[in-house]
Amino acid sequence: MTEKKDPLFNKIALVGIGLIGSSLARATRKNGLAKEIVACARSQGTRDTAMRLGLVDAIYETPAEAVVDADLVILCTPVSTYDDLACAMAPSLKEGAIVTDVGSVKESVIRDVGPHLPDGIHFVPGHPIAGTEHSGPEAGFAELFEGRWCILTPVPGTNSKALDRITDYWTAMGSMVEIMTAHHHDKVLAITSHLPHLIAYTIVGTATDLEETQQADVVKFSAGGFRDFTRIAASDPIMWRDVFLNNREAVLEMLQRFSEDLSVLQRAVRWGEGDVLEDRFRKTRDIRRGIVDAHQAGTFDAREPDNAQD
Ligand SMILES: NC(=O)c1ccc[n+]([C@@H]2O[C@H](COP(=O)([O-])OP(=O)(O)OC[C@H]3O[C@@H](n4cnc5c(N)ncnc54)[C@H](O)[C@@H]3O)[C@@H](O)[C@H]2O)c1
Ligand SMILES: O=C(O)C(=O)C[C@]1(C(=O)O)C=C[C@@H](O)C=C1
Repeated sequence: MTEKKDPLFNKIALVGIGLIGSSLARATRKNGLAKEIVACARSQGTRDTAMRLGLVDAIYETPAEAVVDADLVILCTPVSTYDDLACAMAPSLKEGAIVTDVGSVKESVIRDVGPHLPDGIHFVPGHPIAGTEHSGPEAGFAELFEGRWCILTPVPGTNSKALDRITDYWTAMGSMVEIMTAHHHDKVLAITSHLPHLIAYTIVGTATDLEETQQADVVKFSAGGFRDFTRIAASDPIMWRDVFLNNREAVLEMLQRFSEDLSVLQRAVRWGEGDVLEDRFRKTRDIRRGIVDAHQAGTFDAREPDNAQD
């Protein structure tokens, strides 16, 4: 008989129950990580959906109601909302509670949340590198975090026991945890996640601005590379608006470097410099192969359809 472990937390409160919040609810439940899971959502429709799907034990309209007696509070809304939400829930937090988040940027989150939290509350900023282009409580799934990285960005003075408990929480949901500074996180994610989304939003926009006759063919023949861009460009507009508003410096820096590299390729195309093009394409193919090898060695994501071909 397998030994049943005690849950890591008595009560987890999810502030926001969209894709990531509902995936956390499902993964927490599946892995038996909390005795009680509650959430808050502004609209009655979302609260009804969360209860109908059995995501939580109780759901409230406001964060202040949801966080009462919670020993773990997780912010799961777009990052521009964090300032107001942290302010609203702060007076209701239980002494000793841990507050964490899943926001896609980290320096602004530390700036916006930290100052609202009273003494005796432990803040551990976090970011699961896992998601999809879908939003809302119905889009989540319990396996979202399995085999994926979760980055934690503690600040000087972060309580080490709280950091360990959050590490245990993500590990129990199947994630691998890495710790880094918020500054480093924001630079790395600017190139690996934020810029790719900006490029996808741009290319899909450019294609749909073409004259009508060309537009029809764009839709008709969008089976290959363009289709992959349309998936990314379908990601939540509010979430991504907030990412770009809150990681401005790092995104602009990476965009500058990207534009310079693009100019090199533009020049190579214009002047027929085949060796420049071939050299670049060989290098990037090696990078892709390296990434796939690394994933196959440990963190390979079988859900990525194109991995099957590698
Ligand atoms: N989608 C991804 O791929 C992904 C991956 C990792 C991290 N994240 C981060 O997770 C967070 C949530 O993203 P998501 O994909 O779950 O988005 P989502 O749109 O699916 O869910 C967000 C939820 O927050 C609610 N909300 C918005 N403003 C609110 C407010 N002021 N008060 C209360 N609730 C509010 C929305 O109604 C929605 O239910 C974001 O900070 C995002 O940066 C997203
Ligand atoms: O797979 C996707 O659809 C994603 O865009 C997930 C993705 C990413 O860029 O990797 C998006 C935003 C996050 O903050 C983390 C993960």
